[in-house]
Amino acid sequence: MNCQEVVAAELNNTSLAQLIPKSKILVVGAGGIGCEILKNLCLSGFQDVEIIDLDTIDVSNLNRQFLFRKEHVGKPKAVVARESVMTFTSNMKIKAYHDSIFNQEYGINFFKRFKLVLNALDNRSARNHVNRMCLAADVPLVESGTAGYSGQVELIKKGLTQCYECQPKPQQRSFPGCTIRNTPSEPVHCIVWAKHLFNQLFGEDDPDQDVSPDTEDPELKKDGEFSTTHTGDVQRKSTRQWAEEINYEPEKLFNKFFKDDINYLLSMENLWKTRKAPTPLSWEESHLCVSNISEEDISTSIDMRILSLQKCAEIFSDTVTTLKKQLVNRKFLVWDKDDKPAMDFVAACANIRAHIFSIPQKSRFAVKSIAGNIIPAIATANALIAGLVVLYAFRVLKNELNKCPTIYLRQKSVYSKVLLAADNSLQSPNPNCYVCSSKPVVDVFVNVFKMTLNEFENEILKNTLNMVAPDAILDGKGVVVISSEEGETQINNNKKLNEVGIIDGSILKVDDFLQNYELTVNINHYEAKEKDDPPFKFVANPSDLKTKQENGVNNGVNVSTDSYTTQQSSDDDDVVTCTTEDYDYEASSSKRRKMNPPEDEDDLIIVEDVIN
Ligand SMILES: Nc1ncnc2c1ncn2[C@@H]1O[C@H](COP(=O)(O)OP(=O)(O)OP(=O)(O)O)[C@@H](O)[C@H]1O
Ligand SMILES: [Zn+2]
Repeated sequence: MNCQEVVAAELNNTSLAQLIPKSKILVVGAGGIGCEILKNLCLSGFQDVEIIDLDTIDVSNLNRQFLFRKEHVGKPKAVVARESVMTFTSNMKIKAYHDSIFNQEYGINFFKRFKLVLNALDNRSARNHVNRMCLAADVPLVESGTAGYSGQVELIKKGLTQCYECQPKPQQRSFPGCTIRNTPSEPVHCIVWAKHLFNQLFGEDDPDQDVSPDTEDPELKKDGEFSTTHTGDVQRKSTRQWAEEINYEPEKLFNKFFKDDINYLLSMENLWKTRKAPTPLSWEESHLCVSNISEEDISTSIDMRILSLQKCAEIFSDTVTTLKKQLVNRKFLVWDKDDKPAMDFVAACANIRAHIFSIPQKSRFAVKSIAGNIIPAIATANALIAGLVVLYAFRVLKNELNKCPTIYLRQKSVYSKVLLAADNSLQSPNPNCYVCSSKPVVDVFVNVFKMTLNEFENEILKNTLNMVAPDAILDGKGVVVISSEEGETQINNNKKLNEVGIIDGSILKVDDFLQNYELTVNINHYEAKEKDDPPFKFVANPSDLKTKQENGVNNGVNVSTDSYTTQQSSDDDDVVTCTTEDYDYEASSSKRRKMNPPEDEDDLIIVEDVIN
């Protein structure tokens, strides 16, 4: 018997009840899923738990993050989550950290102290980082996420399963509040804002959907403090209350949202140092902007046209009047993309805002498809997923890792039921993964005459390849071109890559000490030709450089790589883009199983023996 088998036998002989109290668990994130996980751990007898979260409690968290109450708003999530759980247990030790998991204090030795790590995060970069830390420390990680009624739980264990970065992920589709309220840069940011505006004026009150300038934007911090000129949100009175007081007069509403609030944003000078400042638009000005673009092109249907600002302002005024009338005898309206005035209002507002921020405008048709895809958080989905996370924690403790294939929660579109399904087996690591393979390599395509070393470090190594504190050495020459030691290579910051010897064909050995991660970066000179070409590209798998037929990336993965690319725009980052339809296909092809309408009345359909 080898060492592993001895341990396995040992564990199998020990009952779960004995393992639970002595296993030290780390929970990363104390939001929707994190609160549920913490409660589940407590109720199943865990006694040694640490929880970390960087955030403080917001009013908008209260509807689903049940460990938090009104009086906790503004306090650290991790600390309050601990306090709340401690009120219903006496024999549990919980240590809370109000901090970011990226902090250098949480290095490999910190991670090694745990039997198991449970992720309950909401963004990809933190997930990538914890993934790398758990690989480096060789601690199993249960990764989870939800987006609306969809969700997913997966086990990540070095050498045994895929890591979080083994497969490419679609573009991230959730946006920080300050991007929506202060610094939109894409049409979708304006569309989200317009939907929030609809809800503020006509929908159910939701503090999460504030549309006024956000004075707590981290970018406004000077030396770690907010400047004293901006305190709290611009408007303490609710938007709804104010709109009612002015009897929804379109001109006044227009001037507030598109002129006064924008002027206020302009006063937050920090925001506009590195980006183009918005241009306020008054009601009168909007009427002077006669047809600028294709509105006159009557050969296209009105749905497909980009409307002039004047037309948008007209629609704004008409829809406000109609929607106001609909509010009579009703407490609030529910936004529906198929409701004409509601959709017209959102399309008009999104395009006016886009114009103000110099963002391309969109046709009503395009706005409708984007607006229809924005996903709210659902408390029951979080609860279900957190239950499965803790179930997987049990299996990991019992060393039944093979019983932890990835589980998917999906809403069945046709019957409106929720469906739980699992992969047939564990998915083995991608041998070409640029994170967990034994010799990770990426090909980076970049203009070596234009990109500076500073940009290379921030945009490629940190933002794209998710390193925290990289050091880079030019292979063959042994020259350190980027150092994580402050000041050591500062002199290179504004130099172009070619000026320090990084040219087409160069090889960089990049090392992140914190993540215990080494990566070989092959440099390829590339020049963006079209306006929309990305400034740089990277290919993680050298075989991707070959033709599609030659490409064998999938290596037995149930969710095909194609589904990652074809559904980019519709799914949230929190769940892998595998839809119920994908699963139907997978299930029916491998097991000849057909999804029939369920005969019982259960809302949850469990497809395979997911929880046995
Ligand atoms: N780097 C990080 N370190 C520690 N905690 C993090 C980090 N990044 C995100 N988190 C935490 O992960 C949690 C994720 O929870 P959740 O998805 O419910 O997000 P939320 O912001 O509370 O709610 P929502 O996004 O749904 O409005 C948040 O509390 C967030 O603060
Ligand atoms: Zn991997």
